[in-house]
Amino acid sequence: MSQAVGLVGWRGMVGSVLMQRMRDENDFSLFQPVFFSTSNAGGAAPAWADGAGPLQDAYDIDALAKLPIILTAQGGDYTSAVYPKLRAAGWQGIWIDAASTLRMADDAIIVLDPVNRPVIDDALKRGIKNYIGGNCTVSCMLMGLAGLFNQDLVKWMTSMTYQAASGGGAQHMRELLTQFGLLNAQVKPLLDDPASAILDIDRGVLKAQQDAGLPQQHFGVPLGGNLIPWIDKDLGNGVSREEWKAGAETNKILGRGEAFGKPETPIDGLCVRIGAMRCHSQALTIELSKDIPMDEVSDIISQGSKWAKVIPNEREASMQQLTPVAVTGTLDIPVGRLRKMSTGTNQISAFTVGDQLLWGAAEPLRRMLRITLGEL
Ligand SMILES: NC(=O)C1=CN([C@@H]2O[C@H](COP(=O)(O)OP(=O)(O)OC[C@H]3O[C@@H](n4cnc5c(N)ncnc54)[C@H](OP(=O)(O)O)[C@@H]3O)[C@@H](O)[C@H]2O)C=CC1
Ligand SMILES: N[C@@H](CC(=O)OP(=O)(O)O)C(=O)O
Repeated sequence: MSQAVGLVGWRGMVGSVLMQRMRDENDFSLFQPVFFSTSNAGGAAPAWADGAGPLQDAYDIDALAKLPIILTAQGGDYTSAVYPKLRAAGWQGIWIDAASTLRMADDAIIVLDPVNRPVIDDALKRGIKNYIGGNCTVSCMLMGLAGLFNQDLVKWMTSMTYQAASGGGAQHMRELLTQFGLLNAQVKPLLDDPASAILDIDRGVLKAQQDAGLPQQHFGVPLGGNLIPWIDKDLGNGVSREEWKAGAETNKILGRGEAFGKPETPIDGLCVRIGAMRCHSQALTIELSKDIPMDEVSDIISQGSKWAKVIPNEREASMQQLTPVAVTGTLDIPVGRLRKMSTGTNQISAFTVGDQLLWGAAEPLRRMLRITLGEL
């Protein structure tokens, strides 16, 4: 009989995308799923999971400890509450997790196998048991630029991000759309009248945005028609936690830094929330370690992974193919706006877009499960 795998967090936003990908790729033929719930133990497993037993209690350490592999997309609070107890109970299984809680732990690997398969394989050989999905912005960026990083061509990089509402969670996406709807409703009669003055419309929108009654409990301020230049916690040194992850996680994924005996690649930037739905975009400035012609840079990027797609640095191609709307729901990571910058011969620009629920969350976990099962 195939191995049993415990699935926690399967009905959340990340979990739903993960389940759909696993069904699309016929992954459920490879193992016996055991579904857990934090809120509905004893309830029915999802209707599409033929033969799965009732939902088990996701806080039941004994039930979890029976399984050789647990995959969770339940969230950081769940990981903090359950993971230490499970290990303290002597559980020796493989823990695959979407949450950031364990990412930087010495005994955890950040998984992004098209980029760091050797790091993962080495860890499996060494008996490492914790495999954690990376930050969405970092994973999407690396899936686009793997070619440059793996050939050691990035001397340093800045990443200025345009992050979608979904990064906050499902409620944030709903809040954004509610705000857009209310802003539109506020000025609809004026919008419907071609003779109305645009400055009256603008004033009406601003009034609605500044109205304390506009729903904003999740973002804290309006995001519709606005942006928020801070994501995640304030580290107290002028850096947001999301910005810190860019350097810390990228280097760990690539196996660089003190722990690996290799110099780190400096990476820094500003992270900004915008009103896109579920694709994170990033404008990158890259100092290459040597002067390379742009056609070679393009070849290296497109050969870096089968998902990286170089978009010609032209207006029409950029507008049609290098946007969240073009990329949502696909595994493609387009990389465009590639050109030499006027600031230095070795400096180039790039712009990349990725679905933060696919490569940014679900896909690396799905693939790690397959690797663990010896199927990738
Ligand atoms: N959001 C993102 O973009 C990313 C998130 N992650 C990580 O993934 C983890 C989960 O995030 P996310 O999927 O956004 O979290 P969700 O809030 O969508 O889901 C988490 C859990 O909430 C419970 N839940 C309660 N009400 C509902 C409902 N109406 N519909 C569905 N689920 C419900 C479910 O648990 P139960 O079934 O037990 O009740 C579910 O598993 C977090 O650790 C996050 O850091 C990682 C990368 C990106
Ligand atoms: N912080 C990301 C989403 C996320 O869940 O990141 P992490 O997995 O690193 O906590 C965003 O807001 O866009």
